Amino acid sequence: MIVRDFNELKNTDKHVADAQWTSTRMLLAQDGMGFSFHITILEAGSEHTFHYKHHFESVYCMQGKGSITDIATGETHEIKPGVMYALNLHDKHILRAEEDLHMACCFNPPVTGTEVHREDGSYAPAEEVA
Ligand SMILES: CC(=O)NCC[C@H](N)C(=O)O
Repeated sequence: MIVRDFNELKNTDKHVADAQWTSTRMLLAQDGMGFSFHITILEAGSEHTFHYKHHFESVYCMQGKGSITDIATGETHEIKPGVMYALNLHDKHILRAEEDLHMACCFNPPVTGTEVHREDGSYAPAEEVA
């Protein structure tokens, strides 16, 4: 069994900070679960374009307020506590935080923790990262 405390991981290398978001990786590829599990906080007022071409991702909003736009359809959906979105089509999207957004995220395949967003908004496919 794996038991981890978000409040302890926040002070380790499992906690990463990027442009106006932070993420604490509760589970990574090396944990062998077949998915990774992240707590991501997106700063109020920030906007992010992501395109996880090589991963499926589902995201659950625990706290905050914002919106997500599906770039392919132009549709925008409200994000608030209780709302989940799943990028089942590897959907390119824009995420906007009106308030700090606290999100619980799962990636399949799992990320290793070394990925950085590439210019196209993606993370490298699993076979390209150690
Ligand atoms: C909200 C969202 O898409 N989070 C993705 C995870 C985060 N970028 C990370 O790398 O941990």
